[in-house]
Amino acid sequence: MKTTLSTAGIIAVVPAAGIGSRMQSSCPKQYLSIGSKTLLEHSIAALFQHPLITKVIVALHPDDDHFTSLPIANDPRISYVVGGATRAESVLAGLAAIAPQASQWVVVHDAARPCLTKDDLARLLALTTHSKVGGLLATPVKDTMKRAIVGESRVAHSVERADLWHALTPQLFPLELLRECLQQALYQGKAITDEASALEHCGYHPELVDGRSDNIKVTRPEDLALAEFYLSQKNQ
Ligand SMILES: Nc1ccn([C@@H]2O[C@H](COP(=O)(O)OP(=O)(O)OP(=O)(O)O)[C@@H](O)[C@H]2O)c(=O)n1
Ligand SMILES: C[C@](O)(CO)[C@H](O)COP(=O)(O)O
Repeated sequence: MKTTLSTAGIIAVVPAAGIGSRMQSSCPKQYLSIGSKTLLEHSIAALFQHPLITKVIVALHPDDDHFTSLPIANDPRISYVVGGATRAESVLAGLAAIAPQASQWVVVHDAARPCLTKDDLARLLALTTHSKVGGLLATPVKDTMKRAIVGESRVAHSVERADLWHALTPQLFPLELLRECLQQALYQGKAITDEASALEHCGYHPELVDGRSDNIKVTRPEDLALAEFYLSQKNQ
């Protein structure tokens, strides 16, 4: 049956149970601030830009002692669960908090991607009108890509960059399909770093939705100032 754009609302899961080791910061990177808000708050606010996103479930680290002191902890649209040892387990924990019929579709968005625009989100959500598999925001690779010799800092070979994309978030999938594919990938010990990989592991081909390259994931120290600049441009 053709899926129409849900009017019932779409639930988002925000995996925020990481420790941000590559950021080398004093606190988990999702709690670093740009202006008056943390990266987590910016990333959640970016989701609520679209009226179809009605609820956000945040997956927190078991030892998280930041979230409950944030204003968003009192937002009735936002709830939290305890995440897992991997991103995939954290996302599954978030999905476990969604009743099977509560939403046909689910969006997953990194807590450290604060620069998501409303237009990119809207184009991703438009997949619900025609796709049965869902998809992800992605941006075409712009640089020449190199594969290193394993364990060395020397080039093994260049990677053909035609048809090569950077996967971004949010990623949008049918709720039960994502749940099943994540469970299967985890059961089979498949190491996955995004939700689309779980569907690919199960033989599906998620749609690539061309997104802005300034929808960066704050990962390394130099990324924070860049995200601050992009947010300043977005809010102009
Ligand atoms: N067990 C985990 C690991 C990661 N994440 C979340 O997945 C998102 C993307 O992961 P990444 O950028 O790698 O964050 P960290 O794992 O915190 O960073 P690092 O790899 O540098 O430690 C982040 O919002 C992170 O909080 C999660 O919810 N649960
Ligand atoms: C989901 C993601 O942001 C897509 O590029 C990326 O895979 C997250 O990887 P991380 O190592 O968990 O940051």
